[in-house]
Amino acid sequence: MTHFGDHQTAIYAQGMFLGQIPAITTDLAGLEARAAEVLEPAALGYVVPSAGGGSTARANVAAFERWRIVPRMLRDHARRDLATTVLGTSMAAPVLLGPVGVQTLAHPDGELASARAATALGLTNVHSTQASHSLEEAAGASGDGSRWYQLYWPSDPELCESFLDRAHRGGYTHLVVTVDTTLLGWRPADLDRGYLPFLAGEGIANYTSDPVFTRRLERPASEDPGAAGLAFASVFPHPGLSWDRLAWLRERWAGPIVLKGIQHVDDARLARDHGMDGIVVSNHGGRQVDGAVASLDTLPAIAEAVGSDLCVLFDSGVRSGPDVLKALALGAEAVLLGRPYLYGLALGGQAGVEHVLRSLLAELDLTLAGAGWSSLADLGPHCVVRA
Ligand SMILES: Cc1cc2nc3c(=O)[nH]c(=O)nc-3n(C[C@H](O)[C@H](O)[C@H](O)COP(=O)(O)O)c2cc1C
Ligand SMILES: O=C(O)C(=O)c1ccccc1
Repeated sequence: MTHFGDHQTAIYAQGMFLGQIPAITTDLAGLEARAAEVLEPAALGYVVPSAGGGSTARANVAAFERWRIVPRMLRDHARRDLATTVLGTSMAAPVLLGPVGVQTLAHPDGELASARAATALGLTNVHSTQASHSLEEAAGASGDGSRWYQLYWPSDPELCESFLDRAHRGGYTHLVVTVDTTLLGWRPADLDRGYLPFLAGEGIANYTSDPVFTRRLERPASEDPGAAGLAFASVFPHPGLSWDRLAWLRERWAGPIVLKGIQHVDDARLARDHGMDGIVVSNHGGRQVDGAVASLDTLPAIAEAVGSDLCVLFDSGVRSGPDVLKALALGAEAVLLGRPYLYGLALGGQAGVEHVLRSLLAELDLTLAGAGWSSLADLGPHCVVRA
């Protein structure tokens, strides 16, 4: 497996310095601006904006500023290794490629490029229900890499069963059930442009490749993508979903189940009490409830309450190596990336995704070393202070 730590960081930084690696940019904070130069307006309008006026998306990033790392000195950190195991899956670093839909908006290779990049680096890709490539195609692209599947639980139970069967047959071992998007949030940028990719037939490959879904269509999706988009729009919303439905899912899926979108301590406890294996503390990158609390601000109390019973993962607002270190120090076992790797995809396909991930992991490694630590196991609340 790829090693991130002492050797890898130095080699990658040296390669960029010598111009052997075409550095798209090493300025991770500047990725969004660079991606904005290459993304089509329609794609840009879908990817970058958040719900409402973007207050939660900004708060997600600002929350990281309020925690500062307190470096320790003269502690041997010559041997470092970022490798970890999350719910039984080995990973070269505590960073997953989070579920992001409609990736062909960023690059024609879409989810295939992300799956390949994840496998090349020994990281785990979470394939979205809302993908532009089907879960079977993405499984092929993953090769011998690990595979997790993100479920948008459709209101049609037969379709849901079909998704689960296909994910299992496709070699996906873990289910990430996104619970914060039973309805799409209020997104003015999408509404003002009058454009939603799925209504144009994009980002619904998992549906149009599904026998249950296609049986309900009058004409093949290739002949009438608009009708397929409308059919999707009728099965996607699921506002009636509630905790008592999880028993059914628990019966139906033998592998680990992770609930994505938890923001309250009591919901974290409910996830545990309903037999879930993990949670992702997340507010969907601020794309759902504008005005919601910054994701990082909810992490310490949730990790404190359930961290010993459940695998606690984190996303929303992670933009750099130091951000990853702060989230781990505050109780996350690993983080999911959203927009940053999508910007890498827009800028350079698979190579762009790999570049963003390698840069972020090199920065994480140097931050770990500079703060005086050698291993992820050393991290905890003692490594940071609230400023
Ligand atoms: C363009 C886009 C599409 C997304 N699609 C999905 C999706 O299909 N399923 C899902 O669970 N989350 C989806 N998310 C949310 C991400 O998984 C993740 O929670 C979020 O991007 C994290 O915030 P960040 O982008 O600020 O890092 C999407 C996010 C973006 C930006
Ligand atoms: O855009 C999103 O954030 C997302 O998760 C989603 C939800 C439904 C359809 C497409 C994407």
